[in-house]
Amino acid sequence: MALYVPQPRVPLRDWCEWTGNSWDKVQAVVGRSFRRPAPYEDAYTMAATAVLRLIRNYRLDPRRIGQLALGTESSKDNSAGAVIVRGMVDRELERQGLPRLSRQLEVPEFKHACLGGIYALKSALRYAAFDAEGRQAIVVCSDIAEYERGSTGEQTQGAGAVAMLVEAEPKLFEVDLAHAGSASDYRGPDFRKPFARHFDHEYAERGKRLHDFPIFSGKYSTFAYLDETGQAFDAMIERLGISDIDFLASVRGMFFHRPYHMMPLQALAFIYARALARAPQPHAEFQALCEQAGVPAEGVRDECRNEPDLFGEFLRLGGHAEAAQEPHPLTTKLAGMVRKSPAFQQLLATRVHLGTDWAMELGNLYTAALPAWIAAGFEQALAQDTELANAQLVAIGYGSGDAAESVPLKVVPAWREAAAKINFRSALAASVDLSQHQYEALHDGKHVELDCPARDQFVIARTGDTYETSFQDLGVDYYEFAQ
Ligand SMILES: CC(C)(COP(=O)([O-])OP(=O)([O-])OC[C@H]1O[C@@H](n2cnc3c(N)ncnc32)[C@H](O)[C@@H]1OP(=O)([O-])[O-])[C@@H](O)C(=O)NCCC(=O)NCCSC(=O)C[C@@](C)(O)CC(=O)[O-]
Repeated sequence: MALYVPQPRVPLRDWCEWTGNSWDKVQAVVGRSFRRPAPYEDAYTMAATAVLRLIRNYRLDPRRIGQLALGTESSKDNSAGAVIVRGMVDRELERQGLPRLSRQLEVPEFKHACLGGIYALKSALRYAAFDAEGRQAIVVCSDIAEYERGSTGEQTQGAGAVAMLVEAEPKLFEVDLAHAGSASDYRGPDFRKPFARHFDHEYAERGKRLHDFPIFSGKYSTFAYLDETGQAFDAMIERLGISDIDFLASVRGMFFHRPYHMMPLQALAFIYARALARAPQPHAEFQALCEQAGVPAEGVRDECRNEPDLFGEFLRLGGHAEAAQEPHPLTTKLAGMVRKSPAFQQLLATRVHLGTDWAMELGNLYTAALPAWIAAGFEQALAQDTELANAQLVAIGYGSGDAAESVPLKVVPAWREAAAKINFRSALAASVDLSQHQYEALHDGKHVELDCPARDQFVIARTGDTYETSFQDLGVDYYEFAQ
C-alpha cells in the first residue's frame, strides 16, 4: 500500500477558532486535521503520485501490471479515468529509465461515492483470480472531500489517495471475497453530485472555481450509514456461517469507511446492540442495557428483523427534511447506551485500535478513507510490535446513502515486510498549516500565496483552451512531474 496526501493542512483546533465551533466536540467527534489540495493538483495527480510511490517502494515491474482500477467520486472527466493516471505514471517511469506500465493494461474507473474503491478492489481481486495469468493489479482510490464553508459538512473535509497492489500471492493480507457481504438500496437524495446543481444560482455562490460540493443531509446520511453498514455486516455473517456475537469476539481488527472519527464507533455500537439482541435470550448484558436505555428488549429484537425502506418512507412522508425518519429508533437508542458500557469500551480498545488515532489526522478521504485507515493500522501494528500473523480483520466500506460492503481479511504470516514499506507517517510528514485567510481563499478559488511548492509529485501543468473545428482540448488538463 502507498499513500499520498496534499501538503496544505487545516488543524481543526484552528478551524474551530475561526468558525466558533467547539474544539471539545470536534476533537471527540471528527478528528484533528484535514488536508486541502493545492491549486496544482486534482484527484488524478494524487492517484498517480500514490501509484508511483507504490511502484517505487515495492520495486514493482510495471510490465507485470495488468489492471489499474481507479475508485473515485472526484473525477473531473466524465469519459475517461484510470487511463489519465496511467498517462502520468508512464511518462515519469520513462523519464526515470524504467519500463512503462504494460501496453495490455485494463484501465477501468469505479464510481459509487466512497464505496468506489472497494468495488475497484473487488474487480482487481476477480482479475487476479480469473485471468491475470501471473500478472498483478493496482487499485488506486483518490478523492477530494469538500463541503461549502459554513455547512455542517465543512469539518469533515479531506483529500488524498491510496494505491494498493493486488496479486494472487498477497504480501499483507488475503481478502476472503467468497464471504464478503454486500448491500444496496436506492436512497434518493443522499450524497449526490447532480450536474443540474451547477446551473442553480444559489448553489455554492462563493466558490469561484471548479468545485464539487455534494448534496447531503446530515441526519438522513447518518441513518443510511448505520442501516447499510449493518445490512452488509449481516450479509457477511450469514455467508461466514457464524453468529455476530462470535464474530465480534474473534475478529482482531475492524476498519470502517470513516467520514469522521465517531461514525464508525456509532456503526459498531449499532452492530453490537443487534448482536446482543440476537444472542440466545435471556441475555443479562442485553437486558441490563435495555433497562438503562429505557427501551423494551422485545421491541429491539423486533427491529432486528425489520427491513426498513428508508427512501420509500421518505417519499411516503412527503420527501422533505422532516420526512427523514430514523429506521431503527429503539436499536439506535440502545446503541447510545451500549457506547458507554465497559464491554463496548473493551471492544473498542481491542478491536478498533489499530491506526485509529493516526487516522484522526486525515479527515474524510471518501474512497481512500478506509484503505488509509487500514494502512495506518498495519504501520502502527509494526511500530508497536503487535503480532498480526493470521489475524482475522474486517473492512466495512460504505458509499453515498445506498451501498455497503463488509469484507473479511486475513493477515499473511510475513506481513511485516510489506507493512514496513507503507510509509504512512512519512506521507503525512509533508504539511503546511494554512492560516484562516489562506484556507478561505483556497476554498473559494481566489489567488493566494502558499508556501508548499510541489515536490516529487504530479501536478497540473496547464489546461487546454482550444475549441475549434479541427482541434479541441477545451478543459483538458496536461500534467507533468515536479521533481
Ligand atoms: C456528521 C454531521 C451530521 C455532524 O454534524 P453536527 O452538527 O456536528 O451533528 P450533531 O450536533 O448531531 O453531533 C454529532 C454527535 O456528536 C455528539 N457530541 C456533541 N458534543 C460532543 C462532545 N463535546 N463530545 C463528544 N460528543 C459530542 C452528539 O451527541 C452527536 O452524537 P449522537 O447523539 O448522534 O450519538 C456533519 O458533519 C455532516 O453533515 N457531515 C457530512 C455528512 C456525513 O459525513 N455523514 C456521515 C454518513 S454519510 C457517509 O459516510 C458518506 C460520505 C460522507 O463519506 C460520502 C460518500 O459516500 O460519498
